[in-house]
Amino acid sequence: MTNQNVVASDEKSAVDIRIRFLLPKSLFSPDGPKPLPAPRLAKKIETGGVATAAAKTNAWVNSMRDSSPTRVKSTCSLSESEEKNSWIMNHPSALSMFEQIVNASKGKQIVMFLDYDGTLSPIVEDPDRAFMTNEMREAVRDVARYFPTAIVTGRCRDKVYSFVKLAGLYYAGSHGMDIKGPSKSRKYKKDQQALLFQPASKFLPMIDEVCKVLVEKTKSIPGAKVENNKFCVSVHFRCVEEKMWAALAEQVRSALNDYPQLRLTQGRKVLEIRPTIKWDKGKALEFLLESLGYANSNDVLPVYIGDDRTDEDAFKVLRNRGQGLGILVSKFPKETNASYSLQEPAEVKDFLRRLVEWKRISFGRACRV
Ligand SMILES: O=P(O)(O)OC[C@H]1O[C@H](O[C@H]2O[C@H](CO)[C@@H](O)[C@H](O)[C@H]2O)[C@H](O)[C@@H](O)[C@@H]1O
Repeated sequence: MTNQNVVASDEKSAVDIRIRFLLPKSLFSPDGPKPLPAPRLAKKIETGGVATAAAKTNAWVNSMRDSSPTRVKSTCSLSESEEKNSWIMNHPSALSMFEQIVNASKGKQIVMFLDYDGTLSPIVEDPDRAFMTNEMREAVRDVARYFPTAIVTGRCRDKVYSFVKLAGLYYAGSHGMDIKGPSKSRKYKKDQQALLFQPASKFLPMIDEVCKVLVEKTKSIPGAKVENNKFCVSVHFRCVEEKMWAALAEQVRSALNDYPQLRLTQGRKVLEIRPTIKWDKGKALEFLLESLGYANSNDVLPVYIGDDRTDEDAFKVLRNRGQGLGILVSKFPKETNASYSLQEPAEVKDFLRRLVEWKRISFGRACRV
């Protein structure tokens, strides 16, 4: 994987102008936030091709090292703080741009899409203990009272529900391959039936099988953890010593050799195995908008908040639609298709609370008129 400068050189003059006005490029569009040109994103790990097994494993290990970088490595002469400032100019804080964001939503229905790990809950060593705080739960519950809200996660849907514990939301588990609508979703659409969509259902036995194979193959690697996410599998290496990463990658690679219908992607210190179908968090976002009746509508403002590589698929969809806001949760500059940023889950909670407060005030005003 190659790391790029956070601000491409051909964008520098535009950046200077935005510095003068202290406004993000995304707000220069009359329709509100508009996509930035797509940055050069990290290459996906290829599982096919003619590379030798060793070369493939090596490539995987390099990609594992680059995963979840603390910052984009610089190839230009800017200092770290200058780079960070430039990045913030291009991806300003959604909190400091709050007024502009809600102005862009005037006359539109906000639909909220929230990733779970690293967005609603902090990243922790044990994936089974990634709990969200009660304050965050209240913020999400309140947001869902005003806006259709979906949790979009790589996790198994039941597992994420056991963390979020809120009815009345849409849940898209397994990177969007397992979508369920609220059982009483009449709130937003009168005749709406409960929604269930599982585009990868035929892969269920295969995923179960490969999961067992992976548990067996990785059990000699201390710290490795295999998580069955129903339509995909996570192999965690957060607690694996770096000197063992090659051995882990080799085990996963050899397991995948027998499953050409599965592919590998990567998240934060995790290798993810999923079906080769063209479905991801971006497709899930489009599907949910369509289910809510906003397929070709200009009256909607989808807001997607996420922290991970897999959330980039959703940010990209918003960019391509020229509609909505992608908000990346990160303390560090990263290549992203998102337009805005928040530093950590605590800021996500503040943003959700402000949205609720703004909605309550504007709703109160509307009632008084
Ligand atoms: O789409 P998400 O909701 O962000 O889920 C992506 C993966 O999140 C979890 O793993 C990550 O969080 C763990 C807990 O903080 C952390 O230990 C791990 O290193 C991270 O990769 C989850 O366990 C995975 O199954 C999800 O695919």
